[in-house]
Amino acid sequence: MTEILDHRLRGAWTPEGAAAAHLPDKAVRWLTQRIGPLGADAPVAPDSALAVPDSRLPSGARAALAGVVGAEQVTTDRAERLDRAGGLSYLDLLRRRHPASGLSVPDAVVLPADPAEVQRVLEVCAAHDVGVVPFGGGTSVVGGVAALRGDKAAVVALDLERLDRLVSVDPESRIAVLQAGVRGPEAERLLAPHGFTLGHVPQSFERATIGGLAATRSAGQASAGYGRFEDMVTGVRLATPSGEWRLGVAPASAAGPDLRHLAVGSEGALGVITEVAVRVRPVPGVRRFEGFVVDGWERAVGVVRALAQDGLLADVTRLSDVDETGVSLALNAGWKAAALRAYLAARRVAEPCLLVLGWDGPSARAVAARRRETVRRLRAAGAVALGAGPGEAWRRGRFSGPRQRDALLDLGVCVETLETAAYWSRLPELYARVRAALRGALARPVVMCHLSHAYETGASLYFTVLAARDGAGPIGQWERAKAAACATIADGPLGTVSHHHGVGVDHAPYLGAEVGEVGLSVLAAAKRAVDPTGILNPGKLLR
Ligand SMILES: Cc1cc2nc3c(=O)[nH]c(=O)nc-3n(C[C@H](O)[C@H](O)[C@H](O)COP(=O)(O)OP(=O)(O)OC[C@H]3O[C@@H](n4cnc5c(N)ncnc54)[C@H](O)[C@@H]3O)c2cc1C
Repeated sequence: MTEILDHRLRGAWTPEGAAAAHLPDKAVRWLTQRIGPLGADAPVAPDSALAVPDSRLPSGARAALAGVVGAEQVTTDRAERLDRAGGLSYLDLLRRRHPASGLSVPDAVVLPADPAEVQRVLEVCAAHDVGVVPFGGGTSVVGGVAALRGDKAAVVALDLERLDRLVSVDPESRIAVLQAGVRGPEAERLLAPHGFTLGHVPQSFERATIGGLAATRSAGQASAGYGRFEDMVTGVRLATPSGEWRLGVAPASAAGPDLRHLAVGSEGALGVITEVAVRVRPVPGVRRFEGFVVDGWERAVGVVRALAQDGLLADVTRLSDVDETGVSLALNAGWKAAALRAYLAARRVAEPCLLVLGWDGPSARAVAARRRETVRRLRAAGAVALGAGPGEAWRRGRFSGPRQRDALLDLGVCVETLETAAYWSRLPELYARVRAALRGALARPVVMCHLSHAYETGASLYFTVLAARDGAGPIGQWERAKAAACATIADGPLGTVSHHHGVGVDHAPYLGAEVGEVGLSVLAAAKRAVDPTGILNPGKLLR
């Protein structure tokens, strides 16, 4: 199997998910039964087959950039540019299999060493009318790092990988300042000697950077316990063409609107985040994962809602619907799955929905005390306790998604995810209508869903879709399905067009439905203030 995610500069996914790279024959047979004959397999094209236009970076701009970062840190090398040509959505990956579909390749890659260099790079780019795409881990799944030129003379990828330091730790306040290019595992490695953890674990943890997580309002798998990334951000340092901007002087403030939130979620369109001050917590002494099954999606959602509203959620709380639970059992072809099915049948569970809980705490006793009432509530609601096995299996496989996606892509499967969120009262309608939209747009798809971020007032829904790939028009096939789902979500609007992936290019047409015309003009005015000539991330967030 081809490892298409092993980008030279961005590093491979860790071996933790390697087991998922191989799909057992039984799983492939099951998939064929469900979605029909698999689409034509298009292998990953070698780099030499991909069209890379000549760099349009004017020589004057190149010389000025070299004057800031050093000549060796401004490159127009073909491989380096290709490496930053887009993110990791299904469509991004398809474009590497269908060379004719066209990649957005930056004209150059610029690698500043520190916040001061980032600031000066922006000033040079503004002076030479060159667009700038801030590039963190490149894991965007909404077109956030597509190298769109807009009306600019050229566009460069501003890669933050050299901003890789822990700047300071304030143990008393439990705040750490990290540079924007630090990736998830490195952040944990840097914080560990101080006894702290960030506790932010998205599925893209291995590659996503601190700056990217802040710029997209990321949500990690333990969001119920540690909060979303924006909840952790106490301050930001932002380079903008209008000058440097630092925000965050106190834990809370009534000094006008919270401008930190113009930086957090700005997706590179309002500045380049160079440093982030984050709230950290002591490294937990104990981590415990476990599984339960609840009979029926609606009942299970009701159980999670009650836990959220009564402050009883585990740090990781992840509820799969009947289809996702079924697929997990089908793809986990071992004897344990068969035994589990038999056990659930004996317990008269007709529509099993798997609930995974993960707990962090200073000691086993503290974790036991926290989970006692939650487990009591689950039992009272008829949930079947499955013990540590399913929870641990989920923990072991929690980074395997990208590798499994590669295996499915190799088989000719259309495989993609989309996420949204709504208030509890609208969640059933959102769930039903998005499923119907996806089913209506694709032939014989498997549409599965989980709820992995719950709040007192509502929750997110995360859909995964599998369908036989349309070999003749694979990109259009998914674009139509995604458009149908987004239009459904934006109708009303019923929910948000993105709970944690961001807007990028893909969701920009739906932003107005969510924030209104006034909201769009407020964002546009903010952009004019910090980026008067519009060099920052052309075409993203605001169209
Ligand atoms: C397999 C997979 C699983 C994922 N799972 C999750 C998940 O569980 N939770 C989640 O929230 N997301 C998830 N994502 C989406 C993605 O990882 C997040 O959006 C992440 O926050 C992006 O971080 P990054 O460093 O890779 O940013 P990039 O992809 O490099 O950039 C994302 C956006 O932020 C901008 N940007 C990047 N760095 C900066 C900066 N320093 N200053 C200003 N703008 C910047 C970019 O221009 C772009 O618009 C997943 C993606 C993949 C491929």
